[in-house]
Amino acid sequence: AQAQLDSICGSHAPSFEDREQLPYIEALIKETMRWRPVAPIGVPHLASEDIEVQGFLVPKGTLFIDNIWSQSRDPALYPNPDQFDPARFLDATGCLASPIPDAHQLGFGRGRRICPGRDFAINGIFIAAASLLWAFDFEWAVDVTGNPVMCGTLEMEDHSVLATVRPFEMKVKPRREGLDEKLLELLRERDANLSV
Ligand code: HEM
Repeated sequence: AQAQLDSICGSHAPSFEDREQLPYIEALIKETMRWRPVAPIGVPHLASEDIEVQGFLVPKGTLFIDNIWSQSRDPALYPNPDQFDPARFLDATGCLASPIPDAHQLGFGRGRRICPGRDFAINGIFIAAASLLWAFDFEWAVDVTGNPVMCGTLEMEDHSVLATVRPFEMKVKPRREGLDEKLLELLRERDANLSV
């Protein structure tokens, strides 16, 4: 991801204009949403009246739970599903490939009640992820003996319908000369654009 950011953005912080040329960031986001969906059981729904679904009567009051976790682990769509592998969303030339139906809505539910904030959310994640990876290197924090203090890939916290990784510490290192000044410049530009 950082190699692509460096070759496309160079010394300029990433912007939405760079997005089409940063397919690896898009793939990284899709894979994160697939591998550890924030809302693994979606938002439960209740049948407000008797309905028929695929020939079965579903009585009024039935609770529906959308098993987003299991759908995004279907090995027919996502071979080796427990493996975190952004490249599954890229073709041989590194461009975004979308042979997987509905991959653009991974983690956001489906149908009439699909998350209406999904584009807003993905846009925000895109610019945050691209900017952070462009600006910083991330390493595990170390304990007093210098050993890395890692967070396991299944160390999750349960927040009702949301599942998030438990808090953990990292070492964040600037990877650009004069980063402070570049970031301040960016903030000034954005403030100026907002006040127009
Ligand atoms: C990564 C971020 C987000 C994820 C993973 C997410 C996921 C979801 C999921 C799984 C549902 C349930 C869909 C269903 O019932 O089948 C949902 C519903 C909803 N989301 Fe999001 N969401 C995110 C961000 C947002 C944002 C930023 C907004 C608003 C700006 C938003 C607004 C809503 C609303 C209003 C609903 C209820 C829709 C309805 O019941 O008709 N979400 N979201």
